Amino acid sequence: MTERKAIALIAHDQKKDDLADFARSHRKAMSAYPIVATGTTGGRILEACPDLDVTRLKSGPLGGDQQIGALIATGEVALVLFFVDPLTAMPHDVDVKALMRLAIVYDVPMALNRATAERLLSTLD
Ligand SMILES: O=C(CO)COP(=O)(O)O
Repeated sequence: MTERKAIALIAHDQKKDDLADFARSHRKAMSAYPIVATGTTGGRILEACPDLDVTRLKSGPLGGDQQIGALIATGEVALVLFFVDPLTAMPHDVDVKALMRLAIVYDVPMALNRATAERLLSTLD
């Protein structure tokens, strides 16, 4: 990872199309940052925007949310864009909550839907 802090991208399955579309629309702004993503989300982002610098971590249910939480704890994440599906129960809900908790603990900006992500991204220089 480069010295610049990363943008973390995560989407639940029902929201992956939306996040891929968001990344396509904002790829110029995001290309200035390293991107970390949970495994399947990262694959979708790379399909949509092959030129982005995406590091794919484990899939969310297999520890990817926790890996992003660890990167937050070590100060490597500038902001988190997490497109959450509020209508589907997740087996790894505790991991999702732990990630959100660490974003709060370390005061890292975190968008949980597209409207907030649009606004957060516009704050990047
Ligand atoms: O489950 C996730 C976030 O909680 C996302 O993980 P994937 O990107 O691997 O689907």
